[in-house]
Amino acid sequence: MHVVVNAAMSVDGKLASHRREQLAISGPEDFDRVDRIRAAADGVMVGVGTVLADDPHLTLDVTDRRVQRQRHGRPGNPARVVADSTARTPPDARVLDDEATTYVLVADAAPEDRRAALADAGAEIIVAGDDRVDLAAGVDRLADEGIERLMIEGGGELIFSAFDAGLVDELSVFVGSQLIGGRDAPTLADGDGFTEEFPALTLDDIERLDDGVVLEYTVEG
Ligand SMILES: NC(=O)c1ccc[n+]([C@@H]2O[C@H](COP(=O)([O-])OP(=O)(O)OC[C@H]3O[C@@H](n4cnc5c(N)ncnc54)[C@H](O)[C@@H]3O)[C@@H](O)[C@H]2O)c1
Ligand SMILES: Nc1nc(=O)c(N)c(NC[C@H](O)[C@H](O)[C@H](O)COP(=O)(O)O)[nH]1
Repeated sequence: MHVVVNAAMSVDGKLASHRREQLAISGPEDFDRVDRIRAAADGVMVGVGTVLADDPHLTLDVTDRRVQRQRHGRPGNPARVVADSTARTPPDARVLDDEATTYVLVADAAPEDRRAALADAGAEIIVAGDDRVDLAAGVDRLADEGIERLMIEGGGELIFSAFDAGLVDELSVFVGSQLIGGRDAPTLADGDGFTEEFPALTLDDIERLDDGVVLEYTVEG
């Protein structure tokens, strides 16, 4: 499984304000770049925090010829994946509409009734982990479903866990010309933070886009 993390952050590393409201850090050129990464992926993953904050759709305009070319003949949208230990995804969330297959990764501890409500809403439920989603196990199950290339779009808790589990192969980050501030605002990598061993990043490319810059890294482990 090849895992690509992409996010947009302010110059001070924030993914959103401390109110966690949807904030356009990217401009149109960067959103086009996000769509290209989605198009190259078999699956697009977010954490349930992002679903609750932004209600994202995580799809592409698959009627667009350019998008179809980027999909290299794979029909339809990439699958959507939500990491959601306790099955908090609202059954009417936009990620559960019928425009793509949606996997919800839950932990064993997720209440049965909420799992059932999500399955009724069309979600494919994957159980991985006891109290919290075990991302490595979840990603293995997604590979069994034919997902070979996974894009992780955030937020900061999920991105940290993906690095912590050693799952990330590539990181691309758009740095917008904004300063958001706030000690409680989500950042590119939240979680508990690393203390001794830090992921090794190699800077591969820098590109000026919109009113900001895209940084692309290979993750060496
Ligand atoms: N600028 C961007 O590119 C961008 C992208 C995505 C989200 N965001 C912003 O990020 C914020 C949401 O981020 P967040 O960090 O609160 O939530 P998140 O999206 O990272 O989701 C975290 C939640 O996912 C669940 N989860 C299940 N298994 C997990 C695991 N193994 N590791 C970590 N989490 C796991 C937990 O319930 C956890 O609370 C929102 O404000 C959103 O607007 C910004
Ligand atoms: N790349 C990016 N730039 C931003 O400025 C921003 N605010 C997000 N935020 C991530 C957002 O929460 C979602 O993950 C999708 O970007 C929305 O997806 P849809 O358009 O609904 O498919 N992502």
